[in-house]
Amino acid sequence: MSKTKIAPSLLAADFGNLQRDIEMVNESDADWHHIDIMDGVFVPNISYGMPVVKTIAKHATKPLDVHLMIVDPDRYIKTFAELGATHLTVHYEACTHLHRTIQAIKAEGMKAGVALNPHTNVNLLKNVIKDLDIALIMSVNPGFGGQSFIENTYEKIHNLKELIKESDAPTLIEVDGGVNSKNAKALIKAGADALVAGSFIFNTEDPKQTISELKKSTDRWSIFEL
Ligand SMILES: O=C(CO)[C@H](O)[C@H](O)COP(=O)(O)O
Repeated sequence: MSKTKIAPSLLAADFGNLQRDIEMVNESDADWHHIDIMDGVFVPNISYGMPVVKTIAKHATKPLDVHLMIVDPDRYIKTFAELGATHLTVHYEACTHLHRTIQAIKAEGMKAGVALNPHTNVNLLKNVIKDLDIALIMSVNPGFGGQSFIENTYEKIHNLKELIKESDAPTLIEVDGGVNSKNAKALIKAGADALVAGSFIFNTEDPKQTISELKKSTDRWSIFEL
C-alpha cells in the first residue's frame, strides 16, 4: 500500500496571516495545499477567488490541489491552470458533460479530479474512472469547514476502491470533510489515498506538528498495520 497524501485545507487558515500559514504548510510534512473555491450557488457559501489563489500560488511550494465547488466549472479550467493549479477537481453534480470536462482539465496539463457529494453513488463514475487521476469523496455536505464527518463515507470509499480495482484505473481516492486523527486510520483501511483536513490542522496550537503527527501515523498505517 502506498503512503497516504495529506492535504491541509487552507479554508481553515488565518487569512490575516495567509502567507505565514502557506509557508507553514511548505515547511511541514504535508503533500499538497488544498484550495476550496465556493461560488455561493453550487454551495451556500463563498470562499475566495482568483486574487487569493494567485497569492497562494506565489508562496506555495507544493502541488496546488484545487477543489471547485462551483456551477459550470468549464468556464474556469484555463484560468486555474494559468494560476498554477496542478490538480483540478470538479463536482460530478455540476457537470453536464463530465467526460469533456475531464479531458479539458488534462489538456491544460493538470491532474483531473471529480468530487461526489455525500448522496451521490460512486458507481456513477464507472464510465470515466479510467480517465480520472482523483476521485474526491465528500464526507460532509460541501460549503463549510468544521462540520461532522458522515459515517457512510467508509462504505463509499470501499465501493469506489472495488470499482477502481475492477477497472484497473489509476485513480487516487481523496476524502474531504471532518477528517481527523480519530477517523484517519479507518479511512485508509477503507481505501483512501489522500486526506484533506482543515479545522483539525489549523485549529490546533501547533498546526505543523499536527500535520507531522498525522503524516507519521498514516505512513505507519499505510505500510505496516493495514
Ligand atoms: O471542502 C471543504 C468544505 O466544503 C473543506 O475542504 C472541508 O470541509 C475541510 O474542512 P474540515 O476539515 O474543517 O471539515
